[in-house]
Amino acid sequence: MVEITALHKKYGDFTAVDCIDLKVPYGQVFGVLGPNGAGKTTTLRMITGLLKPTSGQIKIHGFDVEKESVAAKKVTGFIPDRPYVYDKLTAFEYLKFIGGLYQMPSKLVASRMREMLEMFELREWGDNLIEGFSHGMKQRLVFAGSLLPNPKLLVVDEPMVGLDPKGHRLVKTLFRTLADEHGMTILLSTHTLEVAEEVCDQIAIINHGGIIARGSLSELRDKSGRNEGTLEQVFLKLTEESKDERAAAVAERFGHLSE
Ligand SMILES: Nc1ncnc2c1ncn2[C@@H]1O[C@H](COP(=O)(O)OP(=O)(O)OP(=O)(O)O)[C@@H](O)[C@H]1O
Repeated sequence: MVEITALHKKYGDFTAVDCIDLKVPYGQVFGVLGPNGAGKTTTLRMITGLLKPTSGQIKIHGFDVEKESVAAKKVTGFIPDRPYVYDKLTAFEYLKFIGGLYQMPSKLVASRMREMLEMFELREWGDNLIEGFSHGMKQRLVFAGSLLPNPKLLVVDEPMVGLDPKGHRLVKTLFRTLADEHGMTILLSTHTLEVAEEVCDQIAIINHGGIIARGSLSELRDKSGRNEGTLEQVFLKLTEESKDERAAAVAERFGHLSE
């Protein structure tokens, strides 16, 4: 469903994403983990077509994200790490706007938006201006908007930011249901390792722009040399660096600092 080949992204001289190859099948929840600045958001933004790769290819549902960008975007939903919504619209207006962007028939938009508001417990808020919503409500509205067109791929950058414990539970159950019952592929980046541990079928750990390990939690445990332990322990083991490696990474990013 998602096929990434030799993906690179440079910002000036700095390489943020360094030759990522990845295949994710239909119906899988795939987690992308990594320390701050590892290149997760950059990778996800290239997959959604919001950022142009320096080189490499991304295909979604068979569509080339660069050459067939509209077709690829039509089957993709995106939830960014911060909920950008138009404060002066009501929730209904916002969802109608999203339906328009995806060129959905208006009857379908009308039924789907009620379904989505119900699902995200915003049913009574449809006619209210978004400016009166809390951060968590805005985040739930963004979820509703991204699922409105029933995408084949859902890309989620930090899904849990701003959600309360009930929201966490809702989202975790939702991801599994969408993948298991609707065959949707979900690609999520998160620092909440408990979420990755609970919902992801496969996990890739990114560091300095490249994938350093990939597999199920038990496969990652094997790679890290830990037979047991939480994902947090496995993650810390796989991403730990020597002092020299850290210094080299800082020098690569910021240049050599004078003594
Ligand atoms: N527009 C930009 N211009 C220059 N450098 C950038 C830009 N966007 C990101 N970077 C750099 O690219 C690297 C990867 O950033 P990215 O946001 O992809 O990391 P991340 O893994 O999502 O990090 P975090 O977990 O902190 O959100 C970082 O070193 C960052 O400073």
